[in-house]
Amino acid sequence: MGKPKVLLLGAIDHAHESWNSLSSLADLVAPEARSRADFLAECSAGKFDGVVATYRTFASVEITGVFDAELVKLLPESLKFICHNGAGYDQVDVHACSERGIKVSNVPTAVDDATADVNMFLILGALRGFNTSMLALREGKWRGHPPPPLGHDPEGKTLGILGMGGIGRNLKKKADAFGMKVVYHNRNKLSEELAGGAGYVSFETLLSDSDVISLNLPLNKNTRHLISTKEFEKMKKGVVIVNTARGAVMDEDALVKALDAGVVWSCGLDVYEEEPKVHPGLVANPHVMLVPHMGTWTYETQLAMEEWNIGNVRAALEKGKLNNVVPEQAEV
Ligand SMILES: O=CC(=O)O
Repeated sequence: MGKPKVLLLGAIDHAHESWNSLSSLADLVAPEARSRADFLAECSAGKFDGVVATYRTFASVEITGVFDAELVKLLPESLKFICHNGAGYDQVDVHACSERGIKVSNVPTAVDDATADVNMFLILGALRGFNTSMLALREGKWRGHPPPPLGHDPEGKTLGILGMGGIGRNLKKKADAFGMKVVYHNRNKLSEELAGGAGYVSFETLLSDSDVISLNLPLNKNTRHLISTKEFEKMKKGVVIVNTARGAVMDEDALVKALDAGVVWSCGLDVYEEEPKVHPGLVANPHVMLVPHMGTWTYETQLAMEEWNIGNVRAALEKGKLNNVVPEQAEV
């Protein structure tokens, strides 16, 4: 019997040595396809037969499209493991994978620090309203004419973290240093130790009591548009909203309306509903902080993420199991 194969979807940018070391265990293959249609055709033609694990990147969606039921059905019989290089795995239909007996892993933990840093940067930038004057300076207008409204201090403000996973908990620690009072809502209340002093509140209370709301929850069918018109109506007038999770957990149209109505004072976004498209109402609003999905965009974090994901491919080859599986499959 020949060596098993590993399919690389996307690129290894940093952890070359670790990746190359897998070649003693498996043949490392890649698609020729540059489009979803061609990728599906390669799958159907049996090009990837013998592949047991795939390493996929977030950006590889530009070639294969999402790993939905249609695509998962065409993956080779031999494929048992999908290792996704990212914390958020909404590009992969985990249910379709489970039905075919395919285990899916993501990259938790390694992303936490860098993403929470961007989260804090967006909170500070949105509270202080820095964007307008940063734009004005580059246009030779110093702070702008008239100057922007005074910003707000984080000290003493209530930060409501929606989704208290690794990133939410990391953010909590950072927000402590800025004197914010942190509350959170999560599907499950955390132990005192994990909550680190953050108070557990209901979803409704988080909406109504927070000065700053941070979205740190995964995108799935239960969380799509979790924040929309009805939720904005429950928030404090002048609230600041920050999102480093996934754009579609918030209804962007409703956000733009809430900004225009002054219900939301400002927002800080790293993620958008239809990346790389950004809602024109956001682009046109100089007051908001917009970053093009750069939560994990540091050398250290990108390297750590690749190493983690390669570790999962290695575990699949050596032990026939992944080091971590996504929560939906934890009991499967
Ligand atoms: O968006 C980044 C990630 O999911 O890791």
